[in-house]
Amino acid sequence: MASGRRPLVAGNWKMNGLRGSIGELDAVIAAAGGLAPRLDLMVCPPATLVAAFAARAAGTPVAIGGQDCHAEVSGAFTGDVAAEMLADAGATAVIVGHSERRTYHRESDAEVRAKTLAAWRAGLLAIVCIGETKDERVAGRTLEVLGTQLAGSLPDGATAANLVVAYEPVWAIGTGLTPTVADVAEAHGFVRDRLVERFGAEGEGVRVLYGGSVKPSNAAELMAVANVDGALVGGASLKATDFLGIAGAYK
Ligand SMILES: O=C[C@H](O)COP(=O)(O)O
Repeated sequence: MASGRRPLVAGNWKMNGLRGSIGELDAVIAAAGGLAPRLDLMVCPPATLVAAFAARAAGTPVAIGGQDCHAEVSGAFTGDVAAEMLADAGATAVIVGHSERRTYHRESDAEVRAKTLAAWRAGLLAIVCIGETKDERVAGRTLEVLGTQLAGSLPDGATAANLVVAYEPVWAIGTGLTPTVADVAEAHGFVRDRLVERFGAEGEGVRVLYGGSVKPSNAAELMAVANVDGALVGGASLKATDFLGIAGAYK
C-alpha cells in the first residue's frame, strides 16, 4: 500500500461465540505467521471470551480487542465493562461507537468520545466507528453525517498509534449490500481529509477501515480503494476460513 499505513483486518464477533468457538481463533493464529508481514490481524470476541482469547493469542501476531467499554474506570454500572478491565484481560484494542451501540443503546457522539478517552486511558487502541443510515445517504447527507460524527466522537490527541476509524455504512451492515467503489472512495477520502485537517501528520497515519458486508468475494475490490486501510468484518469473521479469505486480499 503506497500510503505506508499497515493494513488491519479486524473481526467483530458481536454477540456470537462460546468457549468452544476458540478453534476459529486457533485457525486464525495458525495462518497469522504467513500474513503478519503484510497486515495486522485482530479478533474482537464478546467480553466473556476476551481473557481466554487473549491468553491463547499471547505471543502470536493476532491481537484481541473488546467491542465496547464504559467511560469510567469503575463504579456502579451494572453489566458494563471498563476499558481497564479489557486491558487487564489481555485486550489491546476496543471498538467504540459501533452503529449497533449507537442505535440500540442510544450512544451519542459525546459518549463515544468519552469512551475513546477511556480506551486511551487504559492504553488501548480505539477503533471508532462512524457511518450513515440509508435515509441519510438517500438524502445526500452522507459526508455531513460523517463530518459530524468525526468532530463529535474523536477527542484531541489522536495519533496513528492510538486511533483507527472504521467507516461502516449502517445500511451495509449484515445486509449483503455494499457501497460502490466510488462511494467508498469518496467517504474514505473525506475521512482522511478531516483526520489530516485536525491531527496533521498523525491523521495521515490513522488507519481507516471499511466495514459492512465484507466477504472473501468482495474484499480485494474494497481493500484496493484509496484510503481503505483494511476491514472491520462482522458476520464473515465468525468462520476462520472466511476471515482469512478476506485477509488474503492483501497478497
Ligand atoms: O463491525 C462490523 C460490521 O458491523 C460489519 O458487519 P458485517 O460484516 O456482518 O456486515
